[in-house]
Amino acid sequence: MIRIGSRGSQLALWQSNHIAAALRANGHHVEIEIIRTTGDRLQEVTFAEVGTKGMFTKEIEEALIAERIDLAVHSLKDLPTELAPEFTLAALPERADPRDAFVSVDFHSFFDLPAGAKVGSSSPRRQTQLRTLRHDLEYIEFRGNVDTRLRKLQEGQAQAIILAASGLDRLGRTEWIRQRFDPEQLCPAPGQGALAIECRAADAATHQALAFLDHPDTRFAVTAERAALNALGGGCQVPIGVYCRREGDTFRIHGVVASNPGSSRGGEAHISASTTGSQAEELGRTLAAVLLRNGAESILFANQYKP
Ligand SMILES: NCc1[nH]cc(CCC(=O)O)c1CC(=O)O
Repeated sequence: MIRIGSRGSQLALWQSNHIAAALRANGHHVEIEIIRTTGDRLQEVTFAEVGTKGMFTKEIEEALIAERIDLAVHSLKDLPTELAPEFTLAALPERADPRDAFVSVDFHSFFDLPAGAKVGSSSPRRQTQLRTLRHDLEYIEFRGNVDTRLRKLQEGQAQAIILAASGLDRLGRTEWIRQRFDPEQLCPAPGQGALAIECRAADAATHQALAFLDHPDTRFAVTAERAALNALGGGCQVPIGVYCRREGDTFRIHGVVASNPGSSRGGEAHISASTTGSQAEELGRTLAAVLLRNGAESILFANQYKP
């Protein structure tokens, strides 16, 4: 029996059920236990601007340590860059679409929006990068789970919203997507579109049961992205986009540190694809150094994010 601990949100349950199905297809018995986290509780009251790092993972990690559950499935981009040594990311399955999606009832693409249109997003990474492309739009806070945001869009609270394509695809809401942004235009969050399966570092049996789900190219790319974020001192409220992908024999990574109003510093780096994990971290750190050299430091300090 393998026990999965899951948050109760629609997306978390979809992700846990997805991994449960893969394990069952390999002959395992699997149960899912729903765990309420501090982050879930805070979101119900008022959205926590001042969320602590790991507020969506603390109770789940406590359940892992207490051996009430054996693994947890996370959206990688919501995980802190550093895990405590008791835990490990036993599998990083093949990444889904990493891009951000433009969602609108009336408009086909971001560049079709009329001046003054309201664009809903509560992500500084998305808001600041989009403002660089279109400073004539009004960017407004937009919160809630995917279906809440789609409802608010339909009610006319905004003319468009920006969400991760992977979340919409997973929840069967693909038909809402009008456009997927080129990562060169709107750089995704580190790890966006990837799932991460966390388990106890000492639990060899679960580790082995999960091994078939690990996807080496995905592991390389997201390890590089998270190393860059870590080197820039990032948490989820820092306006940093980083995206790494394989192109033939090369892994290419690019990133952006954006600021309001609409200035940003970008950079890129690459490395040969005949690689090991430590090279992925090196690639990420190289990108961070390029970004800092290109002027990202002043943006990070202006926002009081200390690299
Ligand atoms: N921060 C919320 C969150 N965490 C993971 C996803 C989508 C799925 C993913 O990135 O893997 C989302 C929604 C969104 O950003 O639109």
